Amino acid sequence: MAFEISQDLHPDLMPLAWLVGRWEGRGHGDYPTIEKFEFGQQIDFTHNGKPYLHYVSQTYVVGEDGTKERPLAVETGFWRPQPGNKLEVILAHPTGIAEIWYGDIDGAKIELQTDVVARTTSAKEVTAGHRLYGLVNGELLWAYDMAAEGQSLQPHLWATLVRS
Ligand code: HEM
Repeated sequence: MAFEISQDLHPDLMPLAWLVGRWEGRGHGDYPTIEKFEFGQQIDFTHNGKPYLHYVSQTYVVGEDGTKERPLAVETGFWRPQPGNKLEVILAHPTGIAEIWYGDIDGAKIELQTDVVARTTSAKEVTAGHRLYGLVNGELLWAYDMAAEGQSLQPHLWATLVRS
């Protein structure tokens, strides 16, 4: 899913340069309305010389021998750094949800919150989200809190990935 025409990194992307590339790892999930679960995850951040990153996250069930057994959630979108280390993100989910996020880039730490969560009529009732991303000892740690199905904002996912 990478851009095919390789270009230099746009200067506006320098604050996000540490994210570019492929990351793979494992995560955990929880929510009051569901059973706890584990997942594998692959994240790709690619660029085409324009001032945004294309982001794709693919998750899957990991078998006991480490194989990718079946897909779980997928999401994709664009990360758009703005002056003053601000960040705009737009994300789309195949579950009928689209979001606009705003946040801050603080070195190797990014904090985002939803401004708008739009849903198709068949989508689950997701109303807000909060995300943290951080580079810690070369590992990409991220966590997602959500408000959904009448529950307050609280953890749904957390994961640790390494460059692959
Ligand atoms: C790493 C990505 C994700 C994984 C692996 C994941 C996994 C899961 C699993 C296994 C469930 C329980 C079974 C099910 O209902 O399908 C679930 C439920 C749910 N997830 Fe996620 N999820 C992910 C991302 C998201 C995101 C980004 C959102 C919101 C935009 C979201 C919203 C929900 C909702 C609303 C439920 C249902 C809660 C309920 O029915 O009460 N998930 N997720």
